[in-house]
Amino acid sequence: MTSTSSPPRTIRIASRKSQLALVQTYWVRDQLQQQFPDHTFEVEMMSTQGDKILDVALSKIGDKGLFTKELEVGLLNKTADFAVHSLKDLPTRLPEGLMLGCVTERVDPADALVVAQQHKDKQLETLPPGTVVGTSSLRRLAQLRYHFPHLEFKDIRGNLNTRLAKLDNGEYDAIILAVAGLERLGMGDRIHQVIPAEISLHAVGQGALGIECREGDTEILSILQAISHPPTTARALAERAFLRELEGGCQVPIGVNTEITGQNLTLTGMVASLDGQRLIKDEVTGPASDAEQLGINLAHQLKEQGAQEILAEIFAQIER
Ligand SMILES: NCc1[nH]cc(CCC(=O)O)c1CC(=O)O
Repeated sequence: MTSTSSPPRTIRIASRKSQLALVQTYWVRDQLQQQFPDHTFEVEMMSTQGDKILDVALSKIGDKGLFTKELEVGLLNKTADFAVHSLKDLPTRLPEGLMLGCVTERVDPADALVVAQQHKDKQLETLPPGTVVGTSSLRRLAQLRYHFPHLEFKDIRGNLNTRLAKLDNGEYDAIILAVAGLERLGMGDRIHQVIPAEISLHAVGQGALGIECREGDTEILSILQAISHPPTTARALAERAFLRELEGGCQVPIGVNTEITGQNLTLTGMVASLDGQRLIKDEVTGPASDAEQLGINLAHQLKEQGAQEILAEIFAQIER
């Protein structure tokens, strides 16, 4: 039992209303309630802009904290004390007055292939030419086009259930989703193949939860320490520094992989063109305690190798 010196109080947790968001938020609440039985943890559900426009192509909107803004307003006006996000949806630059309070232990950050019945005997590598693969992520699109130019890619929108329904009713032969989302929603049995990192590097922060709170709120920060996971935190800091330095958002074809070996962290990163014709990939290794510097270094390495041109082309195409 973690002891707390602060007197019992009610702590309010901001969450989006989606099924995945609530599963994640309730997990955080349950962990903290167990560790701090004298406090009361309440969940405040908030709608975000992103919830209302999920059917609009996100690639046209860019990364402006679409899924986080209303929760952040709630933190700043003290309607809530901290907010639970999929770390992947949390922009790398936070509004003034807010900070990343902690990062929880990551589940598998990989992407998953989910296939229609008639393709159950195949893997990504053996899907026939013209197979229609649904994905809304430019990162997944660019990497899969690079490796499998014979496949056909089609945009897909909506929450997890909507996407699975579109696969099941024949609109797609296969779709790509995050392993983490499927598993958290108890739909891990839909995963047909976990896509290896050699084919698709995952999104920055994928599979981890990021808890955002007010800067300098020492009481909340000390409570959040109870669910912080230091190895995931080091990986997340490296990944987020890499993305920040490239000035990419969640809608830019930037992928990463991180591994911790002893005291060292290895960060692999890639930037790809939307047509999947060019893909620049490299890695850095160094002390995990220098996580952010490693991310910055890798961003510079990729820029020197041509990532700058690819990103400039993409930024010119999408509204930012
Ligand atoms: N972009 C939406 C999103 N944000 C977080 C997850 C779940 C996986 C995670 O926590 O990284 C998903 C779904 C997906 O990418 O398939």
